[in-house]
Amino acid sequence: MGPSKVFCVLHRVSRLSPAWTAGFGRTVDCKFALDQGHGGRRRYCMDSALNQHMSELTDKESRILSRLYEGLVTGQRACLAESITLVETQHPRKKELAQVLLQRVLAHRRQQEELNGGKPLAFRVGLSGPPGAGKSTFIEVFGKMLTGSGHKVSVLAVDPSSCTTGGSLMGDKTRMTELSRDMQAYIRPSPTSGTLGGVTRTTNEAIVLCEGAGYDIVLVETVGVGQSEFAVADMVDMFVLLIPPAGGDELQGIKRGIIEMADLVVVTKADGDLLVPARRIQAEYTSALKLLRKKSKSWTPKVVRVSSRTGEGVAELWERLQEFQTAALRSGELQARRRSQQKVWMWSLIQENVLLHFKQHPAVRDGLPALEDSVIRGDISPGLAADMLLRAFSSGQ
Ligand SMILES: Nc1nc2c(ncn2[C@@H]2O[C@H](COP(=O)(O)OP(=O)(O)OP(=O)(O)O)[C@@H](O)[C@H]2O)c(=O)[nH]1
Repeated sequence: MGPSKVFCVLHRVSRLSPAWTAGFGRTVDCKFALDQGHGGRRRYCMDSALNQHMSELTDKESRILSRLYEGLVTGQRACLAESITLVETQHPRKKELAQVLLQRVLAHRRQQEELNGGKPLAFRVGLSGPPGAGKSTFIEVFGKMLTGSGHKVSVLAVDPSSCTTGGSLMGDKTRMTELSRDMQAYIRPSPTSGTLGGVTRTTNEAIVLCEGAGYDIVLVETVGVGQSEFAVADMVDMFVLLIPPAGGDELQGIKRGIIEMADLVVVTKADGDLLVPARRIQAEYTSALKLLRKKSKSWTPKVVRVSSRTGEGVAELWERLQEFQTAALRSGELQARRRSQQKVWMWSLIQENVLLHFKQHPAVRDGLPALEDSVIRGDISPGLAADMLLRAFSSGQ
């Protein structure tokens, strides 16, 4: 890229209002570095994509983004809700606008973190468990305890079942009636459309927006079963598995892999008649965890009991969470985890978009129905059909 292209990039950035370019100084520097000092080695910087999105902002779009950004960072819930809706959209132009907004919020967060001595501003906790484990009852009680002690709590959900059923299990805020009325809490149901990859991306982006809006504790709940637990474990600082004091059969559904991901196992409903089985399950899981390979140098996973009904164990559980956070920050593991999660997030975005491009490609769209039929009838192998479609896709690029 010659000097004229560099000029063009700078010119496009400079056409934006100062408010929108304020966070992007590094971007421009980066492009200069590419052209002037790296011996022709190709380095990808974020500016070209970002500039593409930003350069064509109309006045109206600029105004909308400014309103959302200002409202968001000053903690207006309506602006946070609107911003999350923007990142969830499937509309191509709005998707681009969402990226411009996110970039701005990320720049704001970076500044805030610098002021905070480089420490993350929020603690992200993933909560997973089989249906009926008591997750929402727990979040309600736990969330109220946190807001009562001055925290701002947001609750986000990952619910891949909503992708196929079109309905969100988290849609009914009645699951957490008290917390949803609390002005220090923000509960966001899972998006009701998209792939798991898409839901993962939007949840990741919603986390950034919640943090930008000043929520210092972000709880990410998995509502579905299956891959969603793994997706959530890839978004959070700490992954907590909630287990009901149930018999072996009910626990069969919990995959071994997910127990390995857990930083903390919580046995729920430890009250009344369920207290004895809760103690037994706690002992079983404590033994089981000892057999697993240690995944962190600074933390040994623990098993605790809580009752959301009596509140017993909830404050102790918060202490465990804080111990984890302190240990992970001190060792640098938390920061390292976040860095690697950024990469996972980028790849989930790539996967989502590549598949979308593939499906929308005219040659693929034209050939797909007939090829699918042929595969179903057994006339050609799935591998051959996939090869043909992929060839049609790449030759038509
Ligand atoms: N005894 C007792 N029952 C509880 C406790 N917490 C939840 N429950 C009951 O367990 C059932 C399931 O609780 P939920 O909080 O809806 O469980 P969930 O994991 O959110 O379930 P899904 O919505 O299916 O994902 C409800 O009937 C609750 O009343 C508790 O601490 N003690």
